[in-house]
Amino acid sequence: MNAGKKYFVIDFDSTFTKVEGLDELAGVALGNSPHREQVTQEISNITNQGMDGSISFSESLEKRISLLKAHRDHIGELVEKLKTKVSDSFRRNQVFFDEYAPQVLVVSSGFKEFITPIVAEFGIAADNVFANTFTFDQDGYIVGYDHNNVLSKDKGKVKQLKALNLKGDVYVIGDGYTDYEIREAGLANKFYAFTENVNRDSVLDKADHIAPTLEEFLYDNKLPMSLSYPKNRINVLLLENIHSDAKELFEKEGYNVEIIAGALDEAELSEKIKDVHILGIRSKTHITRKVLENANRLMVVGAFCIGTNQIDLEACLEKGVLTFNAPYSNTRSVVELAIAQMIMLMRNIPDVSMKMHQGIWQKSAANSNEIRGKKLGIVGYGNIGKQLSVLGEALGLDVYYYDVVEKLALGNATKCKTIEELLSTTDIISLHVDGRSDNRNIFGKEYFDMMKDGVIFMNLSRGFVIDIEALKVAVESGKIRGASIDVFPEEPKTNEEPFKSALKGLPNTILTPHIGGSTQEAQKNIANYVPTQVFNYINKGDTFGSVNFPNIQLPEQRNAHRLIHVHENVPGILAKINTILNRHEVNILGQYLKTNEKLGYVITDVNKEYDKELINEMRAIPHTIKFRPLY
Ligand SMILES: NC(=O)C1=CN([C@@H]2O[C@H](COP(=O)(O)OP(=O)(O)OC[C@H]3O[C@@H](n4cnc5c(N)ncnc54)[C@H](O)[C@@H]3O)[C@@H](O)[C@H]2O)C=CC1
Ligand SMILES: O=C(O)CCC(=O)C(=O)O
Repeated sequence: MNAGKKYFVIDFDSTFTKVEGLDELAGVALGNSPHREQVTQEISNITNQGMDGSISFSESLEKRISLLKAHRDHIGELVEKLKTKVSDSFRRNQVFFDEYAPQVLVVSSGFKEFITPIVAEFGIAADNVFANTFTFDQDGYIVGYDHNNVLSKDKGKVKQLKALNLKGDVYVIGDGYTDYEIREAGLANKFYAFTENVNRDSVLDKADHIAPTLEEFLYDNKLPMSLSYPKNRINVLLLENIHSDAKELFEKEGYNVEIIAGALDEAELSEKIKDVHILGIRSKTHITRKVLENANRLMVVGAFCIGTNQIDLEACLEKGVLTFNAPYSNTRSVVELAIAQMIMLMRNIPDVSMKMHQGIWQKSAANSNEIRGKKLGIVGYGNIGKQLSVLGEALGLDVYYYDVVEKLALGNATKCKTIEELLSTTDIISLHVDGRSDNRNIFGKEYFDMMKDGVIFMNLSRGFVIDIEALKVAVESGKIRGASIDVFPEEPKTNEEPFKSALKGLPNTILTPHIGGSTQEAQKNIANYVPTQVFNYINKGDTFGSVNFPNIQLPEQRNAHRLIHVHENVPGILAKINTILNRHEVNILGQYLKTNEKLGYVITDVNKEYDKELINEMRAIPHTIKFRPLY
């Protein structure tokens, strides 16, 4: 064999396939036997003892064969079963085997009878399979194995590699101690512990490199692979107590996930963001231009909430960082809290309850009213405002609304032409405007003065919308007879920080710690919604639902490569992309361009493997913000 050549020594059981062949054979052979579970468990335990080095390999093989009551006829069934259990990342990377199968050596302590037909599907010749062989009795039952085969002996893989005397670079990929032994014996350049199916601490400790999937190995060695980047290298940082479903989903996708319970300030986040590809936040983490300066790997910000005012969307755009939010997942929760609060305030419950805690019994109907028939004024008739309108009407409220844009009235709601009209007409006023910067301090003395005396006032939108001092004065004077405030201009970053506000101690005032959307239902919905959006973008280039990128929704292309180009919205970029593709004789199967004011987003599906030069040229197109080959 040639010097300078590369050889890829790959283990079979629990590496090439997700399972151990002998364990599976036991299952097939034992069929419906009442001892099936007990015997397969016993075999599996012995397999593990052999793999982690706690008993010798020959002892493990001997013991397992004696427990197996398998017949030659069972092997066909086993092979069919194993075909469905090839490791996912091996299945994904046929492109590697297409080019390198002659240099792949499957070296296994398993058995050729079931290994050869499985690896043949990947183009690996029988001559490249080094494994044991069974011996059968005259009735076709497996009674043992060929004791002359080096792979049936202790340090069998080492002996096999010595016998092969490979001249070139040797890379070993496997999950077991016996795979590491090849490297220990100096017969391989590197040992990659493969952990897609099993993790063995004794093996991980010894590895030169841990490969959670085959892509990690291929990427590390610059070999052909089906994805442009191994998923296990994608780092996700989730802040602010995001529901655990999100962590699970990201981990299931193969990403690395780090969780931090609270928010981070600018300095902390600027440091932390350096290695992060996907950042999940809620309302308290501010993604500023300064933070983004350090975010050189960042691809996506997922706002696990509705509001995105805490994110500098323009700076994200300039950096090619896509942002998603969860526009509907907590809507209902906010509306339910608003309804509960308006009833509580109409009945003076905050004061009454406080007195009860102090031992004061004050049964009275003074200043206590039903909400039925009262005029509810909704400022901001968006998703929350409209849902509140519907539920409010169902409770007998007479609904009025005001929005800065034209909104269709739901049910019998009355549209107010001006904010003044709404403020001077209604008995209960609830704010549901979005967090645009123009809304800062819009509710101050002037607006409070316009309200009816003894109005109920509620804010579950954004804290900076209100001038807090002016609100305090309005409550103290009795102009506002009850207030509920869920959002504040300054909110603690974590539950450990104290809450400071001029509103503390005001009469008939409910203060809640920004929990309008904090229900199990809403948080679970959000935690499932945002990762799905992220996966659609990372895996398909789909930007549907993004709050800053042009929205494109595309089907996944089979048998094609997808290239993603993000650029400043200047004329002529598409032509430049196509000139490069043309020069490289790459045929375009489909192309989609969408722009917004600032940014152009092009997805191109091509029919040919692209080379590094094409990638470099795409990246070098003037005004390019990001280019990434997807698959
Ligand atoms: N307290 C909490 O835990 C939660 C608070 N929110 C906040 O609630 C607010 C509303 O959410 P959605 O209804 O989902 O948003 P949305 O975007 O569907 O609706 C906002 C509406 O407000 C209107 N608007 C903006 N400025 C206005 C103004 N000055 N006067 C009148 N109308 C104005 C917009 O035209 C839009 O129709 C957002 O600020 C969001 O961040 C959302 C969820 C949970
Ligand atoms: O639950 C949160 O952290 C934020 C809720 C909120 O304000 C939003 O969804 O806009």
